[in-house]
Amino acid sequence: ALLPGGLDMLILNHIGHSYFNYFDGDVDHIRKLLETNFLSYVAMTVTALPMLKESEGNIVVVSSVAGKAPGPFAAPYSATKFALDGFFSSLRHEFIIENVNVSITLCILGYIDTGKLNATGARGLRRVAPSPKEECALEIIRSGALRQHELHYPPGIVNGMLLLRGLAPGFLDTLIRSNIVVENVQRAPPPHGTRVPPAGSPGSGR
Ligand SMILES: NC(=O)C1=CN([C@@H]2O[C@H](COP(=O)(O)OP(=O)(O)OC[C@H]3O[C@@H](n4cnc5c(N)ncnc54)[C@H](OP(=O)(O)O)[C@@H]3O)[C@@H](O)[C@H]2O)C=CC1
Ligand SMILES: CC(C)CCC[C@@H](C)[C@H]1CC[C@H]2[C@@H]3C(=O)C=C4C[C@@H](O)CC[C@]4(C)[C@H]3CC[C@]12C
Repeated sequence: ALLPGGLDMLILNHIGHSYFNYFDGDVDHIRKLLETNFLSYVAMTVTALPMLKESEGNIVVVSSVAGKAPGPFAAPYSATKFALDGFFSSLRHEFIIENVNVSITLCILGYIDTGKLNATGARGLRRVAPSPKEECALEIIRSGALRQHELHYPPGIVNGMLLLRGLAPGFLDTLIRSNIVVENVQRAPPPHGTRVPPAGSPGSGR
């Protein structure tokens, strides 16, 4: 049944927790992350579509540069973000072919100042200035309302990366790796609930 007030915009933004480290071989983590980061987006789109057709509304999918040009230590996350591009960019074609007037906006975000990256243990990132979350949120809503196919935010860094990826992909990969301090990434993170060795102890990677 349709909601009485209707629905104008569906913003798909949530993500499950992942790690910033070498892929640890945990296939079940990938399966669960795909469920949270990808399949739930598809399910919510299917459920909301009748209402969005009614309002000629907008679908906004929040992704990352890791969903266009992956860096190391984010294999599970990157896989879920690439899946979003494949699915929603294909679906957009179908909407245009069938004259379904529901827009799809894929947001390619760089590093945003949410304080989450440190919490995830991404100490390996060299100082890349984070962009403000308030401006980011406004750009996400605006790009959806303007029915743009993609949002690149911050524009300078993201457009630069995507342009370089087209012209010289090998050079972009080198540039991405040079922005990561491999020494600060500890191999084999302990399982959940296990204590992390204190900073300064052998192998703690400081
Ligand atoms: N921060 C950044 O630098 C970047 C972020 N992005 C993208 O921006 C978006 C937002 O990221 P950010 O705010 O940093 O992420 P956070 O990890 O801070 O927030 C994720 C949110 O998703 C919610 N969530 C997790 N699991 C579920 C679930 N199963 N059902 C419903 N809600 C759930 C969490 O709720 P709760 O806390 O209650 O669990 C939390 O509010 C993501 O799509 C991310 O990929 C892209 C590039 C860079
Ligand atoms: C070269 C630089 C200019 C830009 C490189 C930036 C790269 C390395 C940045 C940009 C987006 C970042 C990822 C992100 O979006 C969110 C998460 C989710 C979290 O659960 C685990 C960490 C992870 C994967 C971040 C890892 C680092 C990423 C790939």
